[in-house]
Amino acid sequence: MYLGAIEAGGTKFVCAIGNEQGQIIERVSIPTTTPEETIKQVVKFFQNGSLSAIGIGSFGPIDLDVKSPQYGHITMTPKISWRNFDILGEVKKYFPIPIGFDTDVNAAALGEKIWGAAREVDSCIYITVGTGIGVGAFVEGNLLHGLIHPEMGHIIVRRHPSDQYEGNCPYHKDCLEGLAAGPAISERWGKAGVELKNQTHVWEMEAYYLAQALVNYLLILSPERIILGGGVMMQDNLIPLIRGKVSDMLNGYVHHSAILLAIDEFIVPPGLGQNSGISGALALAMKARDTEI
Ligand SMILES: Nc1ncnc2c1ncn2[C@@H]1O[C@H](COP(=O)(O)OP(=O)(O)OP(=O)(O)O)[C@@H](O)[C@H]1O
Ligand SMILES: [Zn+2]
Repeated sequence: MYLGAIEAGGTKFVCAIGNEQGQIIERVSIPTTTPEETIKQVVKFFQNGSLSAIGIGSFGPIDLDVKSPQYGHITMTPKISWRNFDILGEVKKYFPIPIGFDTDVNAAALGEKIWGAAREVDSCIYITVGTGIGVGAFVEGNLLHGLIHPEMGHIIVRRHPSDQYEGNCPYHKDCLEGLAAGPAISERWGKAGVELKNQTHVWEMEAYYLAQALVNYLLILSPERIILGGGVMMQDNLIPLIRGKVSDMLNGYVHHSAILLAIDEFIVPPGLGQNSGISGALALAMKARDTEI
């Protein structure tokens, strides 16, 4: 018996069949169109597999409250046709087996915890800096939920003294995502991040925002590892800049060797490369199978 994994994204759905060692045996990428059309393709991919469970790591916001009638729904997304769509219920209709359901970033955090960069520690956060900014957290043995689920991409940060860009978050303008996600970089500087490689000031400013976010997450959640993924993090000069700024901003306050002596092993790229999300969905499947949800 295999495990099924769905990384449900706003632009594509990645589906995979894998095993409990985290190995992916077969995968497909399906463009996100209407819910009906997209789920039809998902079902087609899985229908010949012999699966014991499926995991779904989804774009959000989503309802994760098992007591809620909307549990398993995508809720207030700007993607109108997906608004209030019962993604979990729809998949369950075709596959009446245990199905794990969580945010895409919580899935990624779980994948990194079990098979990736946070294997040897007990807690971690996974941050993706891409079209948006999302953060998943694995703390005290569980993925972090709550009132809804954390939305750590939208925290308020202190503005860089020379930043004139107003920010592009439709809700908050200059929250972290509005100032530091990929589209904010392109709008502020007039070019996509990939074309700005040698512009030191661009990455200094980017690191200034991301380091503040990391400091806040670190002070609130106290994770033992911080993992940074997503398209913008393809700039390989960014992680060293962020490490330096986190260390400067903390100024010795969090007195732990992980930060004082080994920050290179504390703030790290994903151990699973581009596969954190899909492997994480596999891990959600494994968890669902073991708890029979
Ligand atoms: N090498 C690079 N340097 C800087 N920015 C990059 C690079 N490659 C991609 N990006 C930026 O990353 C963003 C896309 O991120 P990603 O590939 O993680 O896609 P995504 O899945 O749409 O993001 P999200 O996780 O928010 O859904 C774009 O804004 C793009 O400009
Ligand atoms: Zn915002």
